[in-house]
Amino acid sequence: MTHETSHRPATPILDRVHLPSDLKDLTDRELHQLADELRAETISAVSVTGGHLGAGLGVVELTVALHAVFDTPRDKIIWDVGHQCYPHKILTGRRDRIRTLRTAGGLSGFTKRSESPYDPFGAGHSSTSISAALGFAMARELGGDPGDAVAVIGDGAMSAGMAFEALNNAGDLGKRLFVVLNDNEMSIAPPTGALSRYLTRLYAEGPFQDLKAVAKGAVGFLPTPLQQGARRAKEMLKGMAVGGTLFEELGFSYIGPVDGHDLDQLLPLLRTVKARAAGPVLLHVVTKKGKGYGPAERAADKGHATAKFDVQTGTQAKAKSNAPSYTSVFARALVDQASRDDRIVAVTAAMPDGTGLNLMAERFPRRCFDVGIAEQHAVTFSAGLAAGGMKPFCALYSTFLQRGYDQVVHDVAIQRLPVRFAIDRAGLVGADGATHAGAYDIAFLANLPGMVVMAAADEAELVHMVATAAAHDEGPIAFRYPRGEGTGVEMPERGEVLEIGKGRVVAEGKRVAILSFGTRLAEVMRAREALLARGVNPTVVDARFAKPLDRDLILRLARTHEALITIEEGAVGGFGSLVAQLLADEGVFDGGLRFRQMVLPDTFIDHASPEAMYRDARMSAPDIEEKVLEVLGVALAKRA
Ligand SMILES: Cc1ncc(C[n+]2csc(CCOP(=O)(O)OP(=O)(O)O)c2C)c(N)n1
Ligand SMILES: CC(=O)[C@@H](O)[C@H](O)COP(=O)(O)O
Ligand SMILES: [Mg+2]
Repeated sequence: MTHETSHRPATPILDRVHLPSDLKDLTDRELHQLADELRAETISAVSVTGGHLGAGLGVVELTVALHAVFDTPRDKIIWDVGHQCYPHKILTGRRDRIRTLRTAGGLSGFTKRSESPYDPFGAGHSSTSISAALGFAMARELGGDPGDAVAVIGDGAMSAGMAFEALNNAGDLGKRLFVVLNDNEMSIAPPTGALSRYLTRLYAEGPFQDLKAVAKGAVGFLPTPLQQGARRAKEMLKGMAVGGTLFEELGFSYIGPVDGHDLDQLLPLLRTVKARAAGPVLLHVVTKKGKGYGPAERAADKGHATAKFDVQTGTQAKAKSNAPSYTSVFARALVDQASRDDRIVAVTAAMPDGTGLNLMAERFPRRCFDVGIAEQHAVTFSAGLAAGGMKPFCALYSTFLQRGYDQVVHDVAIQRLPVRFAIDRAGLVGADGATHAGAYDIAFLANLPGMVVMAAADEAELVHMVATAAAHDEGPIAFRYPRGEGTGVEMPERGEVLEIGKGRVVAEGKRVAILSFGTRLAEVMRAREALLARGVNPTVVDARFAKPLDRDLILRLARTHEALITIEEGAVGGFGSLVAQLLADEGVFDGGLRFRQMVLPDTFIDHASPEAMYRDARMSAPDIEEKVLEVLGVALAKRA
């Protein structure tokens, strides 16, 4: 019989952490181990769900340190964008559901107030955290919720106007507030802009700053030098650029740069500033996006977003596809137009890959601008380019265009400037959920005088719409298309310029006409097949334009059919509402026309697959079929 020594592995520390309060019992050494386990758990979870990986891996140590030092949920940690919050979710009572991230009924991929008291402020769009944290800080000062407010904002998000509006206000108000600038020298793509260069200079020069600079700033926070953490902090502060930074000029105490992966630096620093800060403090931490997972660290996007993957190899699951993505169709069509017209320029707000403009940047680098996360500026910059005689394509996701709405109205539409808005991710987007749904652009653009609003029914239509936009010099024009792949239709050699305000009849039928605006057309055609089998033959129209409407076509259909149904991938107030107004104005309803609108429901739809979301929104083929039968008064056998 052999004598065996039992080497039972110690219980992972993560298993003992159910809530952040459990971190208070851990030694600093144990916190190191916890960070390692948290990183492994994050990688494992995202390998199963897909999602935002790189940003979370970059803030593992920061997450541990913040939760170890601050007292959440009394203290509020506000993660900017929220795409880096998976480690935070694991530490705040959601580990048991972490493998449901971004799936139907599962955890959101962002922070969400309704999900946890540890998510004091929801996000998804960037650069809101400092404003929100300042709101919490001032609420506290005025007798509202107690506790500290800590905004954690990335270098990419820091480039947005909103972040500076908040710094400006916070520096003036002068109240205790913490901003952690998580500088990983990455946005989704490599960051652009002068601010990014400034931050890089700060930490390139930081280690060589001398003590006299320190004396001006954060050294004032230090407790008595006999306290061990403070001594460590003081040593570190010697090497930091604490005086004379932009942030100091704005009224913040600046501390940094500090290695955001070194808990031996982070913990004492945070403890010290928490104990001593009286006003606004900006802590500049330098991290690596994708830290600790080779495939992410090596990837061009540092693992920003990933499909499910094999942890050992990093190989991502790829869905098979027979059709190109709308984004790539747009990008190729734009490059084609740009190759024949050197006044065509393109603008993206930090989404060169997401909008496909990387292709334009490769072919025509001088005519393609990545302005950083700055949608408002992107719109007005495009307006200026148009006023200066260029033909700008301002390519934004529908959801991010929301941030530039006043600029669309005030700088573009009122001046009738020919900015071409290429609106990607129109409609429901899936796993990113409600914050990223492209639900409102039809309504908020089509109500603007002089704005032309188109939606592509398929990828061939998109090519024509790019050509139409390129040719349209009379005023602003927008065309929208969804996330994901096209339908696999035959592609035209070259885009044709469409007649403004004219739709196309796809199938002539009788009794009921379905007016489709955008890519629901495929579902409409599926519904038509089912209806034909029931002996109902609907007319199907691809409206192409929500503004101007094809009045002649719509009125003809209304007068020759018993019923008319509109369908669009947008909220109420868009295409269907405009058609309703036309019909009402022309007295068509007086003649007894039956009319229905199929729009997104008046709710914010949570993350799921796009197909499931449209099913829940009752906008799939069976719903269209049902709507047609209902409006015609035909009894429908109950749906399976
Ligand atoms: C208003 C807005 N525009 C664009 C985006 C898309 N977006 C999400 S994360 C991101 C990059 C953020 O970079 P950074 O703040 O440095 O965070 P990191 O991913 O590097 O941690 C971008 C452009 C967004 N979420 N919100
Ligand atoms: C967090 C964020 O806003 C982006 O990363 C977004 O998730 C990108 O979405 P797409 O995958 O549609 O480009
Ligand atoms: Mg970054």
